[in-house]
This record gives sequence, C-alpha cells and structure tokens, in this order.
Amino acid sequence: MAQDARIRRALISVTDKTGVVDFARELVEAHGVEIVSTGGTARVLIEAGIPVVPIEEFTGFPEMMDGRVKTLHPKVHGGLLARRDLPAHMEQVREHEIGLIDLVAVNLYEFERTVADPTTSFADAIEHIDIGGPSMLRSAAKNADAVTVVVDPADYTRVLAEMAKYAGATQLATRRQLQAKVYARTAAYDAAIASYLAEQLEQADASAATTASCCTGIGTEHAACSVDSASASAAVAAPAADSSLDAAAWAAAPAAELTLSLTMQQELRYGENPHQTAAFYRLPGASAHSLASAHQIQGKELSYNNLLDTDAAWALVREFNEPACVVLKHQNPCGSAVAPDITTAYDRAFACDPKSAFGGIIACNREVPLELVEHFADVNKQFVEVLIAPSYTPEALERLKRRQNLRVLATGGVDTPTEMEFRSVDGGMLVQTVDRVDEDVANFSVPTKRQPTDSELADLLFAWRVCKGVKSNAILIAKDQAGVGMGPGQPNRVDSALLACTRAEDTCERMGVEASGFVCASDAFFPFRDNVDVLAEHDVTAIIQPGGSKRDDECIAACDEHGIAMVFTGVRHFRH
Ligand SMILES: NC(=O)c1ncn([C@@H]2O[C@H](COP(=O)(O)O)[C@@H](O)[C@H]2O)c1NC=O
Repeated sequence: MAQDARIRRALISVTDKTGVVDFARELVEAHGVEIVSTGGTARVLIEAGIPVVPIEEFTGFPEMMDGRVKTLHPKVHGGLLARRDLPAHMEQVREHEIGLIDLVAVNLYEFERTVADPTTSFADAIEHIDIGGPSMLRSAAKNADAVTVVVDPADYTRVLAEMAKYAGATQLATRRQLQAKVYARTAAYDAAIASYLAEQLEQADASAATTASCCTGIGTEHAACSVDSASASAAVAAPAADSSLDAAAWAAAPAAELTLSLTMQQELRYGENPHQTAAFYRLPGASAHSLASAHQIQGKELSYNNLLDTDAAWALVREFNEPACVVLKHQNPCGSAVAPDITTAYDRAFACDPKSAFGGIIACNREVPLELVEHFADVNKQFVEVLIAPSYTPEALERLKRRQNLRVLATGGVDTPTEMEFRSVDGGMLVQTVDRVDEDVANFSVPTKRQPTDSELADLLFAWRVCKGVKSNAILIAKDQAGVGMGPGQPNRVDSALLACTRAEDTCERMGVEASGFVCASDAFFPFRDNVDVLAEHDVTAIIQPGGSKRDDECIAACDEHGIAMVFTGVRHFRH
C-alpha cells in the first residue's frame, strides 16, 4: 500500500562512518530532515557542523551499560513500526508522544572483522554482537511501506538522488529493495555469530579430547591424525547455536529452513569453463583438515576444476588408515593403492594407469617425503595438477620448488570429513550427510559356497573403500591392494564391469604380471547375473557388493557356478 514516504526525521547510528557526514548534511540542507543519532555517530556529525538530536534526548532515556542499551526503546521502535495508514497506530503515536522516524541508516558492530583476528578474546567477540542495530534495521524494514532503511553506505547516493527527484521521498520499489537487503544482512550477521560460537565449542571439544586415538576405519592408526573421529563428529554436532548445521540433529529431523553463511575463500579465475564466473566459499563447521582448511604452499592459482578433483581425491584417501595414495582424474581414482610406506603406495597407484595419471591429482594420507617427489617428478615424469597431503618434509618442499607451477596443498592432518554436503540444482540445494565407508565388517555376510581367502578379503576391503570414490555405476577391480581396473560412470553396470576388467588386464600386461587373482567391488547391487558372468570370464575370484537385489539368488548361483566368493555389505555407496 502506498504511504507518505517523505523523509522528515532520520535516525543515524553507524559503526562504519564512511560517507555518513555528506549523507547527513544533504538530508539536512537539501530536505530539512531532523537527524537523531547515537553517541559516536552524533559526535562525528556535530563536529562536522550538522545539527543532531542526541538519542537520549529523543528517548528521554540515557545510553547505558557501555552502549549495550541506547536505541532499544519504544520511542525508537514505535517511531519505526507505526503504520501511518492505521488510525489506531497514529492515535497511539500521539498518546505516547512518539516521534515518527522515516529513515534509518544503520550499519553494525564489526563482528565478522573482530573474530577474524585470532587474538580476539571470547569476551571481546561477545561485546561485538550488535543488538540495537539489527533491531532497528528489522523494525524499519518491516515497515518499508513507509520507512526507508539503509544498511549499506553504498546506498546513500541512491537514496539522496531519489529524494531529490521525488520531493524528499523515496519510491516504494526502492524501499522494497532496501528492505530485502536488510534481512539478507541480518541473516548473514547472525549466521556469522552462530558459526563463531560453534567453532568455539568445537575448539573446546578438541582440546578436551587430547588422549583419544585418531582413527576411524578398519586397520592401523593414522600417523598424521590430529582429531579423533569421536571429537570430530562431536565438533560438528556441537553447534547448538545453528542447529541447521548440526549434522546429527539435522539428520534426525531436517530443518525446515537452513541459513548458510559462506565466507569467500578465494575468487576463482573462472568456473568449469572460461565463460563461467566462479568463487570458492568456506562453509561454517568445515573440518580442521578439510580442503577448505588446507594451506597452499606453492603453485599456480587453484582452478574450479582443480578444487573439485582435489576434493574427490582427498575425500577418498582420507578413508584409509594405512599409508594410501590416490591418483585422481576427472573425479575418478585412476590409481589407488595402500602400502607399508607412502612412496610405495604412490608408485603402485601410479602404475595402475600411467596414461590417465597425466595431469591428475595426487593425494596422500601421510607426510610426503623427498623420495616420493623424486619418483613422480624424475622417475615417472608425471605432470601433476595438484598434490595434497597432510604435510611435506623440508627436503620434499625444497625439491618441489623446482616445479613452481605445481599446486601443493598441506592439510595439516587427516580427520573425518565435514559432516554435511551441499550441492546445488536449478533453483535449489540438495543437502545430505556425508557418505563414509565405516561399516562394521562383522555385519558383512558371505552368501556363496566359497568364503573369501584372507588375501582376497584384504583386497575386497580395499576395493570397497576405493569403489566409493568412483562415479556410479562403479566397478573397481583390485589386486594386491591396488586398484588395477576401474569402470566408472557407465549407465549400465555390465559396461562398467567390462571396462574395469579390460583396464585390469591392460594394467597387468603393462606391468608384466599375470592377469589373474582379481577381486571386484561394485558400489550397488547387481541387478542380473550377467555382471558375475563377465567378471568370471575375466578371472575375478571374489566380489564385494551391497546385495539386496531381487535377483540376488541368481547372482549367488552364478558365483557358485564359477567358484567365486561373494561378500554382501548391506550398504550402498552411489556417487553421482
Ligand atoms: N545497544 C543499542 O541500543 C544500539 N543501538 C545502536 N547500536 C549500534 O551502535 C553503533 C553506532 O554506535 P555509535 O553511534 O556510538 O558509534 C551502530 O553500529 C549500531 O548498530 C547499538 N549497539 C549495540 O547493540
């Protein structure tokens, strides 16, 4: 509804005083506006010779409690919220001698900037939570039919230009835009506070968990872990301040509304393609050793595609407790291996598919020694886009300097991933908890006549982990703790199986080893026995898959015919 939006009185209360003097001067001199203002702002305006009504004179109440209470008064909020078109409201305005406020210019205490400084104390951070400012902004924005609200100094000129054109008034369309800007700002402000408080809880939890072990999966302990799985999940689960990002609470009952405050990590040169604009933002609650927390030691600027692929590589390699290396290309691990030491793991991962490894990402879950760098740089002469690992020895770093363009990232450790995943679709956001391979092997079953041998079981468990990092339909053939053949992303599982088997045979031929003794992991169940038949033809002796197909019986019978041992996990690991 159109109301008289001529600005007669303005309340100005700003922390960022940029442009405020010129703005106030023109309000007064060109439009005869009365300015009401708070302590510091009033001082600046008065020093510039601008007449100001101090807030305490306007409310009849002093500013108090070190500025915690200055504008929190019915005379302020009544003056902002009164509907000028409702006689009852206007009657109450007269009765309580409330002065109408037609314009509010407020920007907030610099909470975000304050907490970005690591030396800021908790008490200081709390003092930087603005209460009166957001309250005024919200009141004014609610009444945008009559009130003009300016949260961004960049809008001063626009408001003045409009007032000059429309006899001291603003247009409803403008006020609506300014209104939307207010709630976006206050939402981001509150999200920043929530995420700061969550991080404080996380740090408190992490320091409490000093003695716990750091490993989450099957096998030996991480050498480089710094956060244990229990505290890592508790850390993410802790932020009661923003329950929408409490993964456990969200998983139990997905919130009706989610407010995400994303902090710009870096602007990217472009997106997936050069004509797309892109940037990388950090999520609140990012785990301590996540990609978003990693430190780039050297190399060219990370691109959008580098980040996507590095994320996939890091997500996969951090699944392993033993020294593991993943060579990843276009979202799929073309090489993967575990070994007693990280250099051997790299050598074996690279050997899986040297051709595809060209221009790939190398991810290691252990400190990278000089020897590993020499192997990829001098022995294999592998062109690498990104190298990511918890840390590097000084000698390795020195040698890496010879490859100035190579992007080298240090995560500082290995922990469990950030618990929630966000993915955009046209006009929306898909949200889910993260997929991890931490099933209990005790719950696996073997429905075939033959049980896997110990060495088959070890390879099956390895393949099962790697398979989770392969795009669906995913088939992974492993041999001796390395992923020798991969069938990613085919729209039918038999093609994935065929592709994986062919790759595995090529790998063995290239390495001069016998193409036999393969095990296979499938990210989802086999819908028909044809997959088993293909795998059997290519010397696969053991299979691991979720089970649960209508035709499991057929597949079990096929395995028994071929003498294959098959493990059912009961859990699926699609990756689309
Ligand atoms: N407590 C209050 O009633 C209150 N009213 C306004 N403020 C904030 O005080 C700041 C301006 O203070 P000053 O004019 O004293 O420099 C603004 O950022 C404004 O958002 C307040 N401060 C915090 O809540």
